[in-house]
Formats: sequence, structure tokens, C-alpha cells
Amino acid sequence: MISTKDLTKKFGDLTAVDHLSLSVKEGELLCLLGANGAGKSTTINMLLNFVAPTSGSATINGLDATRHPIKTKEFITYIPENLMLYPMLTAIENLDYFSGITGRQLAQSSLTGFLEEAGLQKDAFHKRISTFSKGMRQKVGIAIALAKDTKVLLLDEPTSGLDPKASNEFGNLLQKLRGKGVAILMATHDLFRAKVVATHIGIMKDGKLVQQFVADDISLPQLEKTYLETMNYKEVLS
Ligand SMILES: Nc1ncnc2c1ncn2[C@@H]1O[C@H](COP(=O)(O)OP(=O)(O)OP(=O)(O)O)[C@@H](O)[C@H]1O
Repeated sequence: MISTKDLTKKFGDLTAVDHLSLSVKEGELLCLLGANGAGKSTTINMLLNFVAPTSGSATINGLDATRHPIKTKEFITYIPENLMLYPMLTAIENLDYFSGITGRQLAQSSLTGFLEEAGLQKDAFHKRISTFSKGMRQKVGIAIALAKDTKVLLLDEPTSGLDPKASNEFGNLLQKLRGKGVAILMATHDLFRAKVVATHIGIMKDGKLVQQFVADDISLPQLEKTYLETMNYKEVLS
């Protein structure tokens, strides 16, 4: 569903992503961890064709994201740290607009059904997004993914700034999407949420994928220790 092969991005002399090969299959959730500047966002941006690779390939649903940018985006829902929605439109109007971009015209009853499934409280459906908390906006993002019947979800720091309850709710929604066979790639600094929601965890450093785990095979303390050792933060452990 999502794959990269020797994906590389250079910005001048800086190699932001360095021969990165990864794969996320249907129903899997890969969390990418790594320090600021490790190359997580650049990887996601190449899958979205926001950034052109220097070499290697980024593939969505078997299609090269660089050569088929419009077709591949039909399969993708992208939720960044701050989801761009129209602040003066209501939740339902935003959902109608963003699901309509891919040619779907959904009845009001379907739109409200998706907002409900995404856990947004009913009294917010007809309120303007400008009045929403970040957690509520993220739920509209999930409703868009549901309405698009998305195959691939790309998430960049989606839980940063969410309180623990909202972050937990968001994690539960990701599990629901996994259950529908969505392939999910999530860049995050939140080791706890990564351990709870991921099926697979990767640690990036200097543009390279330097560690990979099956999430069930590693405990949270082990993950934290490995992460810190990988970052050479050995002094924190002593
Ligand atoms: N458009 C750009 N032009 C030049 N350098 C860039 C550009 N985009 C990213 N970089 C650099 O590429 C490297 C990787 O950045 P990237 O944003 O992918 O890291 P990240 O792992 O997502 O970091 P963070 O956790 O801070 O979001 C960084 O050194 C960054 O400064």
C-alpha cells in the first residue's frame, strides 16, 4: 500500500532522506520516530509529491507518487500537525467540500454518519471550525478519511498538543481505520502513543531508517531505551 525504495532527498549538500526503504501494508500502522530533522516529514512530503525525490521511489497503492500525483492523492488522506480546514465553514460543510474533491457527492445523512463515526459530538456538526479545539479538528480529518474510503493515511505529528484523552481517542480512531484495511504511516515524537497504536515502529536518524521493530515485540521502556541510545543520549540513561 505504502512503499519507498532507496528514497533519497538532497537539499543542496544536506541529505534529508537517505536511501530509505520501507513498506506499510493494508491494516498496518508504521510509526516513524526520530529527532528533529531526521527526515520524517520529508519522507511524507515525497509520498504526497509535495517534494520531488532526488532518487529512489515512493509508491502508493502500486503507483509511483511522482509520476501519478493526482491518482495517488485520491487514495491518500493527509493529516498534519495542524489540519487545514476552512475556519468559516462548519464541520459538515468542510467534510462535504473535502470529500467532494475526489468526486464523491454524499448525502447529508452520510456526512453526519461519518462525523459520528469519527467521534465528533453532535452539537458540533453545524458549528464553524474556527470554534473547534485541535482534537475536534483532527476528528473532522478522520471523518474525511472515512468519507473518502481512504486507502492510505499519512500523519505528521497528529497528536502533538492533544491532551491525553484526545490523544487516546485519536489512537482509537486509528485502530478503527486499521480495521478497515487502511495503511497508516505516522511521524511522531510521542513514544507512548507510538507503542500503543503502531503495528510497526521505525527510528530514523540522519535520513536513514536505523531501527525497525514489530510493536508487539518491544516494551515501552525498551523502546525508550533503544530510542535514546540510537540518538546517543546515553547520559540520560546513566
Ligand atoms: N525545503 C527544504 N529546504 C532545505 N532543507 C530542508 C527543507 N525541508 C527540510 N529540510 C531539512 O531536511 C532535514 C529533514 O527535515 P524534516 O522536516 O524531514 O525532519 P523531521 O524528522 O520531520 O523533523 P521534525 O521532527 O522537526 O518535524 C532537516 O535538516 C531540514 O532542515
